[in-house]
Amino acid sequence: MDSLEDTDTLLALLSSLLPDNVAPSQQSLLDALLHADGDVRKAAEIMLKRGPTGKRKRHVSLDSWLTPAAASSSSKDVNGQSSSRDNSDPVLQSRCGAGERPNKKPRSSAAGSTSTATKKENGPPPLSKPVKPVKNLLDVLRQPIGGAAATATVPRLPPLTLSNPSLVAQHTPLTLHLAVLPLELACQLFYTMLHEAQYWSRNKWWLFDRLVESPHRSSLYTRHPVEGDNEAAWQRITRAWYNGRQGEVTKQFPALMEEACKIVEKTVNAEMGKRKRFPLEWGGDPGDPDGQRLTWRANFAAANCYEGAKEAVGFHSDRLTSIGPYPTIASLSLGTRRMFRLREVIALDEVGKRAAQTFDIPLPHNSLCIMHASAQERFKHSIPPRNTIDRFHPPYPPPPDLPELAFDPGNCRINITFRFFRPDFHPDTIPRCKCDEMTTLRPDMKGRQRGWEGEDGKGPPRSPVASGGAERATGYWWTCTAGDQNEGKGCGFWKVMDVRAEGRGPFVSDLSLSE
Ligand SMILES: O=C(O)CCC(=O)C(=O)O
Ligand SMILES: [Fe+2]
Repeated sequence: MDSLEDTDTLLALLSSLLPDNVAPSQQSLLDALLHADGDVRKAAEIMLKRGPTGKRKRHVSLDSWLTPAAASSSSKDVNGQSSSRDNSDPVLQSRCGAGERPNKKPRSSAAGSTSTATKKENGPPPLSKPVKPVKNLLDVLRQPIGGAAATATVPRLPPLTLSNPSLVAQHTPLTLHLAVLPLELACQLFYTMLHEAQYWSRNKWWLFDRLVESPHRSSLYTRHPVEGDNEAAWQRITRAWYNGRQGEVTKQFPALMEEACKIVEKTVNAEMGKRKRFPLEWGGDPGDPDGQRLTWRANFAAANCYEGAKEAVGFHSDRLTSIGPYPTIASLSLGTRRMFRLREVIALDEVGKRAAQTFDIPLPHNSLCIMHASAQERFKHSIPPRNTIDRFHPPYPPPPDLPELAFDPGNCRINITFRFFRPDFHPDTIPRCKCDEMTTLRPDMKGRQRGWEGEDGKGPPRSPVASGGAERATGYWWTCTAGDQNEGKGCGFWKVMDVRAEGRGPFVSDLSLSE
């Protein structure tokens, strides 16, 4: 799954670092983050000094709180970890001086680089020595209710349930397509993927000194047989997909998934034909290995399995590293109906002026939810845990040749997100960080790059094309996520994506220029 990011995550991280008897308000957490220039560790120190009421109290160091007694004698470990603790929020990083922003302050500490370099020579460390036991992500992140906007003066908006396709289309850049596959294909594909799901894994990555694991299983599939150079590229994409974990094998689409994919492509292309396109969308020929001329094609898919009501995925926007800006992602739901929750991200210049809207979209068996261009830039999405779910009654029995299923079909949801890996975002073209790992592409959802330009006119140069051409121009960052597999230790690298300097495209804007 994609990692979480942004202010909400920083708030959640900060609160997860505090002892249980410190239960401050969102406002004081935010204050501490601001005082600490976005450095979560420093903010935690501030909170520990202040106490929950904001009064000064006896100094307690964060290390002494975080470090188990056995590890505290190893100053190298402790320093290495604490100094390289990394924000996934590039702006807050920029305030800490990381990255390539003009007039940057020196990074508060360069420690960790030696140990990181040593580790890289031998590949990433095994996921075997967490300082604290592996935790379910949702237990670690006490998600702030209502997000950062809740701290502003505008009243919170209650979630809006969008229970039919026309409501979804009216309120969001998504479309919902019900009963999209022939009934029997949908059911047989559900059984097939449920069978496969027993071999899928829970994604694991480091949040500070904790190894967390995704509260659901997932796996990556590529569409066509891959050979030669392409295979190396897919291996790198696969590794990035699994948060840098090595040894994961990309699987090929099973035959029924291929059959479903052709129908999904037709649905997506018909829908895209009706929509306004964004300048930064892929404007090239997606290739036609099956002899069909399409605007959008799926060449890989991520599959997820949620067993029971509690399995979930937290708020995130999908990583853009291989799929580029303004992607179209087609998400097929099979089995138990679950709620898909979408939350708007409010740009900084609108914070305090309007509240973020949350939408709940029920996704029944055999529905296709297309996240169209701009959905990843403007919204985060999640499958929240529930107290109960409706049991699913498959309309057909499992095929007789399928081995006995490891999961109860009445209790599970399978999700397949079909995606297009853009050739201009080939792994060879992805900037590498100081850890010598592929960086991750993230949208500037809060419009911070706009702020830079507005503030002093000295922000990073952005061509009109880099803005995406929308009213709310979006910029993008390449950020280091090597810490995900390296005990939380990244190098803090980030830089603004410059599509022209990096030679990316063709974009939809190039098509209109040539017309
Ligand atoms: O299960 C779903 O519908 C969402 C999955 C998802 O967000 C993802 O794979 O990135
Ligand atoms: Fe997602």
